[in-house]
Amino acid sequence: MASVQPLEFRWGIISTGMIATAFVKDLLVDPKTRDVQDVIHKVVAVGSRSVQKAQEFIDTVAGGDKAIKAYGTYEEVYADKDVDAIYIGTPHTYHYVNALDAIKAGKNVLCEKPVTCNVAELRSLISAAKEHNVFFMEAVWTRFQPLSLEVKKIAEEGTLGAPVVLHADLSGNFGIHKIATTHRILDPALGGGALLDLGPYPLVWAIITLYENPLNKLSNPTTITGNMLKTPITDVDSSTAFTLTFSAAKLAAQAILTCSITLNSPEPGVIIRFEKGTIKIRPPIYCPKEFSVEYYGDNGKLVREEKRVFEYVGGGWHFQADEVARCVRDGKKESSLWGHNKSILEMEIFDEVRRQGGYKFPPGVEKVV
Ligand SMILES: NC(=O)C1=CN([C@@H]2O[C@H](COP(=O)(O)OP(=O)(O)OC[C@H]3O[C@@H](n4cnc5c(N)ncnc54)[C@H](OP(=O)(O)O)[C@@H]3O)[C@@H](O)[C@H]2O)C=CC1
Ligand SMILES: O=C1OC[C@@H](O)[C@H](O)[C@H]1O
Repeated sequence: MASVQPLEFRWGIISTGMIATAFVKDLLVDPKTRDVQDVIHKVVAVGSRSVQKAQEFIDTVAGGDKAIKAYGTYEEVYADKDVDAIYIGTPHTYHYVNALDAIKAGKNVLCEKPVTCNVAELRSLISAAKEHNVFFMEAVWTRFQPLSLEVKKIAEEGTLGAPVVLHADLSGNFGIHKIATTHRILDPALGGGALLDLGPYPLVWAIITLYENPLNKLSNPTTITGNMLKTPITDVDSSTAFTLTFSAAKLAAQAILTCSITLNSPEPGVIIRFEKGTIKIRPPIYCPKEFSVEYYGDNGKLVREEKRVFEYVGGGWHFQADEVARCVRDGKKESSLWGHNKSILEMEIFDEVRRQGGYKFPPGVEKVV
């Protein structure tokens, strides 16, 4: 049988920071190591606010490939005819403007989480993507990892019964008393604080296992509560706790979600309690490698426990890149795994938690309100 040539998918990278580095390193991992035969990724352009930084990034992160173009503005990457999709790795409060510029230039876009500052900005981006007929996705990488796909399968196959309560936490100690107040995790102008940076991860587990559960019929939570503990340093949230309640008439389940920039993550990071068992996922919950499933008998006692371990080459960001390449190849404008509806739900929840927690961006940060 003749082998089919893989699609060579060409990326333009916006920014040269921490996550752009991790993403590009993963793009360069041989897809065959994760059993992907139909796509390969190529970096063709890197845009930075400084052309020297773009070139240094190409030399040190992207393997020094002389064919990769270094640009000193983001706009030049959007305009590059050789680019199939733009990856945006700038701080949260720049996502809207960067993504809008890319979309207006007719480019497909993968944009880091949280996709925007608020749901109004997101709706505006989705309208623009529809108008310009381009693919648009938030980079919720956890949703595409093999462990997440397996947890979802087990959660829905029936043996465990319905999910009832989910606890999830992502925390990371950023040493907030030692870093500059201009660091993106502290600066309100960059969307600093725990909720916007870490909140997407406890939330993604609630979305995968509760919102997506067939019993829920893709209904939004009926109640959202949120509480924020603010740091006096810059008044952003150092810890946030939020809950979601899903309709008693459908799924009848709750999520209790927390995140903090002053602590390390707890063990396990996610606990999903079903009628007849429990799934426990070990941290880090953004790319977990291990989970266990406890099955209970009729008396509620443990009868069996299974552990699963996942391994792959790379950091785990490449799975979302494969999804983007395949969607664009197939003419899709959004992913069926992390589509626009899920980003909208996320931003609606964050807007509500910020409202209840009294978190406001400085004037002018939100471009659409
Ligand atoms: N998916 C994941 O696992 C992760 C996602 N993220 C997300 O990625 C985004 C960036 O985070 P991270 O990479 O840690 O941030 P960094 O500060 O390391 O990098 C951000 C980059 O954005 C560019 N930039 C543009 N405008 C500004 C500005 N005003 N201030 C600072 N940088 C600016 C810079 O690149 P240049 O100078 O080249 O233009 C900079 O290097 C965040 O939204 C975060 O939520 C972060 C970490 C992990
Ligand atoms: O997305 C992320 O995941 C890992 C965290 O350390 C980081 O701050 C965050 O942006």
